Amino acid sequence: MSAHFERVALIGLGLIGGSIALAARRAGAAGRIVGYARSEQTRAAARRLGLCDEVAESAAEAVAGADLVILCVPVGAMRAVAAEIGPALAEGVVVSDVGSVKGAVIAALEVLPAHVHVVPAHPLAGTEHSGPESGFAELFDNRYCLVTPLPGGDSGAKGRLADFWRALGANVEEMAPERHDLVLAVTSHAPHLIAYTMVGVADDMRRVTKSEVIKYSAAGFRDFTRIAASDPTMWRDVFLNNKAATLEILGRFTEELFALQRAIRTGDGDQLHDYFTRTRAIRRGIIDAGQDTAAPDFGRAPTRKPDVRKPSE
Ligand SMILES: NC(=O)c1ccc[n+]([C@@H]2O[C@H](COP(=O)([O-])OP(=O)(O)OC[C@H]3O[C@@H](n4cnc5c(N)ncnc54)[C@H](O)[C@@H]3O)[C@@H](O)[C@H]2O)c1
Ligand SMILES: O=C(O)C(=O)C[C@]1(C(=O)O)C=C[C@@H](O)C=C1
Repeated sequence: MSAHFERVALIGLGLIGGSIALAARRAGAAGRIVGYARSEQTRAAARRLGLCDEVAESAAEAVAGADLVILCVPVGAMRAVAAEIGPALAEGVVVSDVGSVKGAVIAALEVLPAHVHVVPAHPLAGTEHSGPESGFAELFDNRYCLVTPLPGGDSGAKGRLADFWRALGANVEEMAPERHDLVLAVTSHAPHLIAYTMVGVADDMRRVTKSEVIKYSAAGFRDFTRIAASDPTMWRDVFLNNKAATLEILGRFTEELFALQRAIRTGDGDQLHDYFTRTRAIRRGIIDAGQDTAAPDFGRAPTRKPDVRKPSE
């Protein structure tokens, strides 16, 4: 199979950058893969692991002559990295990113020169691990990758990036950036904050946690601790850059929580039962639609498409 891009530059060689390198190699989707990460330690690890064909000593060196550049750094670092690589980018290069937030990243990428094609994207795949050792080639298999194209953007560049992600195993779909940020606030950002909070609450209960919480933790709490082990820098940046949507969802969450809290206090068993019946049906609907059952597979593309409703419905 011929490569989709001749020279792919990955800025950031952690879980996502490392996995892209490995998946692209598996697929033969890149002629040559050049990587760069800010820390000397990460660059040394990437070399030791053989993640890329070449690990550059600067971001500008990595992107020179590339026909695809993917920014795989925390959302809060996108603007500085884009400003740094701008002068070194070739005419017509496709510049993309994998940031978990799209509106703020698109604004950050405005510092890029006009002669490049910007095509923002977000693979809905990850784990709680970070750093170069955590990457693996199968991460994107049968996962969604959402592309959030810019108005008036180059359709050829968008198509080439979509084909690249398909070669890496992903199912590519398009979404408007604002809708992306609202949907992800519900399905990823708020749940992470809730997990962080739940584990924080347990930790505050030192009397209990010291001796007993870990020992007797059941599957539900363990799932929370997995999510709450996710990278602090990445998640700080997600919340600071998707403020409006996250606050909107957390506001709704708090209202529902208070309603359930009241039902418990007043002994309203019917309300609790009705609520849990509704949420159980949602889970069963996902499974019926062909989505895998295990929690980490939640972002996998279903084998049979569910009914996808528009925001107004
Ligand atoms: N972890 C996930 O589950 C997941 C899933 C999808 C998308 N994302 C997004 O992917 C991006 C990377 O996340 P990750 O999980 O790979 O993180 P990571 O911590 O594993 O890797 C981040 C990499 O960026 C490098 N870096 C940080 N600041 C930099 C800078 N200023 N210049 C150059 N390199 C810099 C780090 O050295 C590291 O190599 C983030 O934007 C995140 O929102 C993460
Ligand atoms: O599986 C996990 O550990 C993840 O948190 C992955 C996850 C998610 O919330 O689904 C996290 C952030 C992303 O931007 C995309 C995927």
